[in-house]
Amino acid sequence: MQQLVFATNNRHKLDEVSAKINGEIKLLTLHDIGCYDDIEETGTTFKANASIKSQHVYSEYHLNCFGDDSGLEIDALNGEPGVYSARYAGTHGNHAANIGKVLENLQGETNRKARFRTVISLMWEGDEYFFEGTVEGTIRNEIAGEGGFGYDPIFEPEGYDITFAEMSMTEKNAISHRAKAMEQLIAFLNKAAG
Ligand SMILES: O=c1nc[nH]c2c1ncn2[C@H]1C[C@H](O)[C@@H](COP(=O)(O)OP(=O)(O)OP(=O)(O)O)O1
Ligand SMILES: [Mg+2]
Repeated sequence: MQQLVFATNNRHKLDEVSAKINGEIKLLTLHDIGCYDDIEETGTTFKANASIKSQHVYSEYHLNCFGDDSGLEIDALNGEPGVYSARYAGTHGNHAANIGKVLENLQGETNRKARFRTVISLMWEGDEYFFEGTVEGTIRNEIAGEGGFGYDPIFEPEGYDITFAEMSMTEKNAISHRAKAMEQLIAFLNKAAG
């Protein structure tokens, strides 16, 4: 079976990606390979940061691997928080504060259009490949739901009247930005394996 390292420290991403892969590939985590490095995301695009994550693992361990860089782009905020989604309110991964800042910045704003975007960088047999996925939606005025992570409680995907946080992981995984990018990665690997 093919083995692939997922260069993330986000357990929720790992859960979503594992469910998507559904046992077709043996997924290794950073901890599985003994990598406890703080991989600094110094890029200004999702693509650059996804690449930093996969290149780090590839250069140190020479293993097939991929990284996911993702975030929320809000039209009325000129695409913010974008690549800074994880640290929008200052502290990395403080989702409640990040959501608070978004809602504050959107107060009184009627254009609530937004999208999630994921770029995946795959290092496969020494070459790099990119896969991208987006999902359109709107930003709620208040949080709703307990599931998912990050901005899920304020993101309502187009065509639905619930937030990502009110969906089961299976429902989110059928339509999300990450799911779409992963579907392309899986198709690529199925082809590469013949
Ligand atoms: O499906 C999602 N549902 C809600 N929020 C999301 C999602 N996808 C990305 N986001 C937001 C929150 C996250 O903190 C940030 C990604 O930042 P990003 O650097 O790619 O991920 P991370 O730091 O959490 O994990 P890691 O870099 O180790 O893969 O954007
Ligand atoms: Mg990160």
